[in-house]
Amino acid sequence: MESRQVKNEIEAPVPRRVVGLYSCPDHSSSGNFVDIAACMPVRAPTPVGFGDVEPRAISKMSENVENDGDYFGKIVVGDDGFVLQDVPHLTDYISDLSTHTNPLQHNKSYSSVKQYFVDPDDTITQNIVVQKDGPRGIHFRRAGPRQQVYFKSDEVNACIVTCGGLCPGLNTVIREIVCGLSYMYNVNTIWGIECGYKGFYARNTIPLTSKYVNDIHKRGGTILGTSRGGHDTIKIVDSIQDRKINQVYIIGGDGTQKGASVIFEEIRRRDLKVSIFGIPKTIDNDIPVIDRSFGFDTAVEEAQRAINAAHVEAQSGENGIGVVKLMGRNSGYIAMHATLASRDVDCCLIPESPFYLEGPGGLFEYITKRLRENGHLVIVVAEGAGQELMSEQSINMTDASGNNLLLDVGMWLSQKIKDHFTNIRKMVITLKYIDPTYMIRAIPSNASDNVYCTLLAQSAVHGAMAGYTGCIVGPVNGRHAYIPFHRIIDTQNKVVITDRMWARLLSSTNQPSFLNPVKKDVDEKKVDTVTPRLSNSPTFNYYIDEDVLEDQLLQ
Ligand SMILES: Nc1ncnc2c1ncn2[C@@H]1O[C@H](COP(=O)(O)OP(=O)(O)O)[C@@H](O)[C@H]1O
Ligand SMILES: O=P(O)(O)OC[C@H]1O[C@](O)(COP(=O)(O)O)[C@@H](O)[C@@H]1O
Ligand SMILES: [Mg+2]
Repeated sequence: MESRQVKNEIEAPVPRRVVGLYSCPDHSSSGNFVDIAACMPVRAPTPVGFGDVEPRAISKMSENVENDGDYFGKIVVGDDGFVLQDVPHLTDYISDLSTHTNPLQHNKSYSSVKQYFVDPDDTITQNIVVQKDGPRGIHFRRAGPRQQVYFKSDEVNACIVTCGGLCPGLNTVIREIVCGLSYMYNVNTIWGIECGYKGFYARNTIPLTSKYVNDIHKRGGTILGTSRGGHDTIKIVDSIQDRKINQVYIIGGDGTQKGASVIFEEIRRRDLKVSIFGIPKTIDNDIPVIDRSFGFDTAVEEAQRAINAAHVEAQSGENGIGVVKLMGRNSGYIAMHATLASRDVDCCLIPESPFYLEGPGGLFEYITKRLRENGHLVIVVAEGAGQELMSEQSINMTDASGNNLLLDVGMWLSQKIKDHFTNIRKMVITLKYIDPTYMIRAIPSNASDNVYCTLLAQSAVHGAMAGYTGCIVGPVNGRHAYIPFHRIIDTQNKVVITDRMWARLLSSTNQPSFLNPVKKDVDEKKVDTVTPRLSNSPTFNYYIDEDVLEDQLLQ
């Protein structure tokens, strides 16, 4: 297939406004670039053509925004408040790259699809609700196959790595990247990096073929292994360079994508023709911008089994109370959705909504009311909830990636409820505590997540083949988009307790909002009476300080 170069085919028109934090009032034009500030170096020229495709407004308007060598993305401003937060492209820093006709054109499964290739002008809007006279707002580049690709099939030397905690669907994403590269782009050189980021420099690689990955989506976990910590940018990029890898698919959560972002920076600094693509993974659904993360749906579904069990136990016991802990370090999405789905839950506690135990409007008052009305109740608690109540001195312990280790709120809460009702109120209660967290995380993805994982993997493969880099892929309002790293690593997606969804939950459970504590329930001097074990530390024992507990009971 004849290749053609797309070097500066079309001069960008006049420089336009640049929006965002990095704008400079005194920007000057430099070829196809707008030099945002005098201090910001301008690198190689940006080609604005798209092979045989007629270049359109978006490609003409792309502007690189840099500061002291750090890459902040390409921002394009159009009419009526249109803003495109574009993603990097290999041609941003490498000139003279050849393009090739996308092999999908000759693929018997795909060639019959009308308008199979994504129009280079297509963007996905971030805000789907707009007002008649409002600005068009932020957009992202639409994901999908391009007519021209920047890699020949036999030139591709791809690798896949999985990092961070487990999540249902990891194996499906691995499978579909391998099959996507192989079936759609005839790529046969794909490597698995073992054991997360450290595997780049501390482990051997595994050759991945469509045959090898054929059944892996039926298994939980990740066939590649995963780890926390061990991110060493220089060693990782040295390994990529030494192994002549030119497409890197990085499956992981917020920490992983921060790591991917610095890998991309280093790749770019070395002017390597290597496409870095992130596939967002988080069971907690804490990655912003995208609609939801893979595995979340599976987790919510699996959580129903634990909630059902808790409900059965609670219904059958005298003053039965079921407590279920679900994952959610900083974001209570699994707990919120599992509660809404179940309808058997009487109270859902999440990190975003601080709660208190004693006094009017507190949890104990609500439990008393529900036991009186209904004879039983179910509480769902996200693992990150109530951390501030449990210990007056912060534990200041982190995992190898730097994530704060959490105290076990489920154990603590169960003990507090038992203490209050059995010892203080002298009531008979039957409390069962269920912690299904790792069981939920370990299962394979459900049908809907499997389809979603397939789309994510294929969108990443199309993007890398088309030369895009330095970004993640994910659905934004139902359509898959390429989103620059910086948009997803600076913030976390959290439940907004002033939104309608949380109000729906409050209305379905009828639980207190805990917004106006009349009396602070936890006496600061006594918060340590029950010291819960660290969730992630098997050696830390749960104990009750008998003397302090006795003092408390005598009051
Ligand atoms: N700020 C960071 N910069 C570079 N690498 C990071 C950063 N945060 C985490 N990582 C690396 O990303 C990997 C996974 O991070 P972690 O927080 O454990 O999981 P997740 O990606 O699921 O959030 C680890 O190998 C860790 O070293
Ligand atoms: O015990 P581990 O492996 O550190 O994982 C615990 C954490 O992993 C998660 O499931 C997901 O976290 P990440 O997405 O950051 O990996 C959290 O909900 C939980 O706190
Ligand atoms: Mg994380």
